[in-house]
Amino acid sequence: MARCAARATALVWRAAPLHVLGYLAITVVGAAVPVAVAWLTKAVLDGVAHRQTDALLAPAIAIAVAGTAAAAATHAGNYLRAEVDRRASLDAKDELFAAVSRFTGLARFETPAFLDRLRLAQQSASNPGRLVDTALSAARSAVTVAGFVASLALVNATFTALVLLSALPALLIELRLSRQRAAMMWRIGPAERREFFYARLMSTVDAAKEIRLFDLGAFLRLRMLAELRTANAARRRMDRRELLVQGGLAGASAVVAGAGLVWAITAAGQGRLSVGDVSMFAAALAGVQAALNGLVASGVMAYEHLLTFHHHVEIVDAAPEPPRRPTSLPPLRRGIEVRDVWFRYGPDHPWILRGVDLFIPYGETVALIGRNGAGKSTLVKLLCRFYDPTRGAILWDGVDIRDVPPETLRSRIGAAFQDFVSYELTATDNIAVGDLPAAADRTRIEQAARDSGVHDTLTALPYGYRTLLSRGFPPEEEDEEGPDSGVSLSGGQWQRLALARAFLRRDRDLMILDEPSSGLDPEAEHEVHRRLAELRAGRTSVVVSHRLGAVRDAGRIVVLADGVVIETGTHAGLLAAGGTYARLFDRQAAGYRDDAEPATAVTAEAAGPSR
Ligand SMILES: Nc1ncnc2c1ncn2[C@@H]1O[C@H](COP(=O)(O)OP(=O)(O)OP(=O)(O)O)[C@@H](O)[C@H]1O
Repeated sequence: MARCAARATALVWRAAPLHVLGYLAITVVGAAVPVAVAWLTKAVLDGVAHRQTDALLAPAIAIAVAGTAAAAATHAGNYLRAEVDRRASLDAKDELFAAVSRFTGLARFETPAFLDRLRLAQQSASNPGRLVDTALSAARSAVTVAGFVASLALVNATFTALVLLSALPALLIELRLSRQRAAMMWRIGPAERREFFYARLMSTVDAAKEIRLFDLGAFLRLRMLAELRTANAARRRMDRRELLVQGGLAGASAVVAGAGLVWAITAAGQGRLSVGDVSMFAAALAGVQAALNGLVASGVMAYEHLLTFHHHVEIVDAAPEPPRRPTSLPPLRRGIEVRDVWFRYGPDHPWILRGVDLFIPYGETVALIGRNGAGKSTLVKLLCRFYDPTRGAILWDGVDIRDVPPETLRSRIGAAFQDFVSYELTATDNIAVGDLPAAADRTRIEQAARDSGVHDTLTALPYGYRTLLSRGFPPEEEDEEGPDSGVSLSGGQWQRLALARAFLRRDRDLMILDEPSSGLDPEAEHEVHRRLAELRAGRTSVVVSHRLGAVRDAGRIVVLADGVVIETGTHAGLLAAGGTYARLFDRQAAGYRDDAEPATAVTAEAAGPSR
C-alpha cells in the first residue's frame, strides 16, 4: 500500500504540480473556515449577552468574509480537482498502455486473471486524481478536527476524549469493509467482463448480421442481464453489510452527540457555561463529528482507490523495460531451423506441435500445408516469438531467437496474418501501420497498394486514400457534400489492404503470409502470388495456404499433421511420392475438372489423421 501510495502521489504530482499546490492551499483555507466561524460566532453571542454592541461589528464582518471565502474556495477547489484528475488520468493511461504494449508475447492476453487486472487498472487510470482528492479531503478533515478538538477540549476535556475514541472503531471497521469491497470487485471481474462482451456484441456491426439472422437478440440480452444480476447480487450483499455497519456507527455517534448536548444545556442552566460556550460546544461537537466522519470516509476511500491502483502498479511493473540499446540481429544468410519444437498453449492444454523439425533455407519460399488445426498458424506465431517453444528451439542462422529481443527479431519480419486487423482508420493509415515510418512516404504506400492490387479501389473512394474505412465514425474530412460516415470495404479488398501492409516490409529478411489469398478472387490470387514471387525473389518467405495451386511453385512444401512434419519436398517430388500432399492436391484439382473425380481417391484417413 505504501508503495502504491508513493507511486500514485508521484504520478499525480508529475502530472499537475501547480494545480495540486493550489488545491492544497484551498483545502487548508476550507478546513480552517468552520473553526474560525465557530469562534467568531461565540464572540458575537457573548457580545450580545453582555450588551457590548461595539465589539459586534468586527466579528460579524469577519464571519461574512469567511463565508464568502469558503464559498469561492469550494468552486475553485472543484475546478482544480477536476483538472488534476484530467491531467493525472492522461499520464496514468499513457503509463498503463505503454506497459501493456511492452508485453512481448500473447499469452497474457489469454489469461483471465490478467484481463481482470487490466480492467481494474483501466478503471483506476480513469481517475488517479481521486487519490489525491481523497487524501486532501482527509487532510482537510484532520485540520478541522484539530481546530474543533482544541475548542471542545476547552469546554470539556473528558467528553472530547470520548468523541475521539469513538471514531477509532469506526475507522477500523470501515477499513475492513473496504478490503471486503475490493475483494468483491475482483470476484465479480469475470461477470462484468462477460456483461461487457455481450453488450459489445449487441452494439457493434461485426456481429449484427448473425444476431439478426439467427435472432440472437433476446438470447444475448438475457445472458448479459444474467451476468449483470450476478454482479449486482454481490454488490447488493456488500451494500447491505455496509448499511448495517454504517447505520450502527451513525447511531452510536448520534447518542454521543445527544449526551453532550444534554450536558452542555444542563451546565448552562446551572450557570457553569455562557450562551456563547453552549454555541461553541454545539458547533465544535457537530464539527468534530462531521470532520471525523469525513476523515474516516476519505481515509477509507483513499484506501479503496489504492487497492484498485495496485492493479495499475502490478501491470506497469510486470512489463519488461524497453531495451536501452537494442541488440542487433545479423541479416539472415543461411536460414531458419526449427529444431525438435514441442509446443502447447499451457500446461493443461494439449500438445499442438510434437517435435517439429524443419529448415527454412535462406532465399527460398517454404509453403506450410495441413488440415485445419494441424498447427500451421501456431508455428508461424512461434517464428514471430509471440510464444516460445515449450521444448526445442528456433535458430536464426544458428542464433536461438529467444536470445534476441523480440522487437529486434520482429523488425526483420514482414507478415500478413490469417486474422488480420481491419483498423477503423483511413486507407493510408491502414497500410502505413505495416511500417509506421512509411506513413510520411506516400509513394511507398501507393506502391504497396499497387502490389496488392488495391490501389484502384482506394483511389475510387470518396476521399481517395484519405477516406476513413469505417462506417462507425464520421469522416475526418470536413465536406458537407460528402458522406456522413466512412466507407466499408469488401472482405477481399480488406485482405488486399492487409497484404499491402506486408508489402511495405517487402525488403525484410523473412516474409510470413498466413492464408494471404483465401478471400481473393482467382485472378487477384494469381496476380498477388505472381507479384509476391517477383518481389521476394531471392528472399526467404513462409506461406501458409489451403489453396495448393497457389503454393505449388514454392521451393519447399512442408506438410504438417498431428503436430509433426510428415512430408517435405517440391510440388513435383511430392506428387511423384503419392503421399498426403499428392492426395490433397488431386482432391482440389478434381474440384476444378469436369469429371470431378480425383485422380487418386481420397479417404479421410489419407487426408491426414484426425485430431
Ligand atoms: N491461442 C490459443 N490458445 C489455445 N489453443 C489454441 C490457440 N490457438 C490455436 N489453438 C489450438 O491449436 C491448434 C492448432 O491451431 P492452428 O491455428 O495453429 O491451426 P492451423 O493449422 O493454422 O489451422 P487452420 O488451417 O484452421 O488455420 C488448434 O487445435 C487450436 O484449437
